Amino acid sequence: MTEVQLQEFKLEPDSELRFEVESKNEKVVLEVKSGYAELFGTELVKNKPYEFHTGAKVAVFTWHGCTVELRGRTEVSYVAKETPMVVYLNVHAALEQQRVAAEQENTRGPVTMVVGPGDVGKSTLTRILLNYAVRMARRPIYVDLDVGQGQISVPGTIGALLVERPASIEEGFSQQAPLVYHFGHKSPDENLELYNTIVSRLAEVIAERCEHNKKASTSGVIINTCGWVKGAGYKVLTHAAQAFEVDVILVLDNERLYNELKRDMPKFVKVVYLPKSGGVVERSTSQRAEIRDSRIREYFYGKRTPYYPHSFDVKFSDLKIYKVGAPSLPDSCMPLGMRAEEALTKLVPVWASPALAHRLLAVSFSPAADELALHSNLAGFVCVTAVDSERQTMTILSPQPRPLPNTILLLSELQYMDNH
Ligand SMILES: Nc1ncnc2c1ncn2[C@@H]1O[C@H](COP(=O)(O)OP(=O)(O)OP(=O)(O)O)[C@@H](O)[C@H]1O
Repeated sequence: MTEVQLQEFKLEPDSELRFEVESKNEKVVLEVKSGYAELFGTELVKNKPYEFHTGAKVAVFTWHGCTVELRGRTEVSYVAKETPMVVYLNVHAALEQQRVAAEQENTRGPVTMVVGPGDVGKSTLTRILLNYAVRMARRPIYVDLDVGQGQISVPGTIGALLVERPASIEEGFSQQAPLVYHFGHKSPDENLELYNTIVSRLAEVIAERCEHNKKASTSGVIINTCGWVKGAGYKVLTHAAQAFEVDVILVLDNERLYNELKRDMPKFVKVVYLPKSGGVVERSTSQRAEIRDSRIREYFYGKRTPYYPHSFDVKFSDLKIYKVGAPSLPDSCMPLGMRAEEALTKLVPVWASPALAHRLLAVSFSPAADELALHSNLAGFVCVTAVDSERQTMTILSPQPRPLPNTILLLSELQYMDNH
């Protein structure tokens, strides 16, 4: 099944080629030989080779028909005629109408949130809609609230980017000057209070920035969310919808969620049900862990374009490390006037110890070690690669040379083994 080395596919209009690269250390090269095709909304250049590596799950879609060549071993490769792309294009057209109206009336463009359970293609639809918008010369804002994947920075963060060009086929959206906030866990349920606090903060900062950037403001915002949609997860979604004052909610493949949102959202919010693509691939817990790990590796070492991180020693005494969230106590045990939930957004000092080995530390821009640190955009991340208790130092991997831009660091639960 996996022996095919060179495959050619003729795609009819409105169909897509789906393939997956599974074998270890495998590389598959894709080339469009004739016609026009796109990959999750980014146009492919004819006769240009694009490389895909182990773990890639890809769809090459064509509106007008094309011929495509694949070189290398693909576990799965087939052409699908049934795709929801026309429906997604219609969504884009409706958002575009709202952007035109916003331009004419000098108001804000559509704020759209994509929701649905795990593995329904939320990130993919977000990418398609952003790409279509930017191909129409818009400058939309991409917001990622999915702390499990952390596509804008590393897992355990939420963030936003101004999208100025379509996503690169191999490297995704350009990550220049993102807004990033620290959460430190893989799922919002680890600290709901903190999650809601940083979501509100991100929404506030974006609203402020839009006041000074008319182009971004009329282009609107597209928000990707976590796949946690039941119970407290649903409350997290409705809180985000409120914080961002969303106009449109796109619900992928879940009628219950669609009906709940229709019932609970104010009337001016358009809740739209969309089918998921049959091509979206389910991922196991271990595959998700691998994706998180490779996302962190890419943060330090780059994807196609290599980065060269720095490794250096720092003295424990030169750093102030904190974790967010004191253990929650019943209200009756809290200091006077403080709610139990407030403890969840308090900074607690962490002593440097060998337990920090392999942990990620967020480098804050905050001047003070108080709640401001939670409300500040992050400078970036470093990873502790070794701890020397005798010398009272630790070795860190950092995207930038020393010195660190700030000595206030926030501890993340995420780990990374640097065996580069
Ligand atoms: N039409 C398609 N054909 C083939 N693969 C696809 C297609 N659409 C999406 N995929 C792949 O399926 C996987 C899951 O898609 P995606 O990440 O968009 O889902 P999600 O709902 O955002 O997942 P999560 O629950 O992690 O948030 C990705 O690897 C993506 O590349």
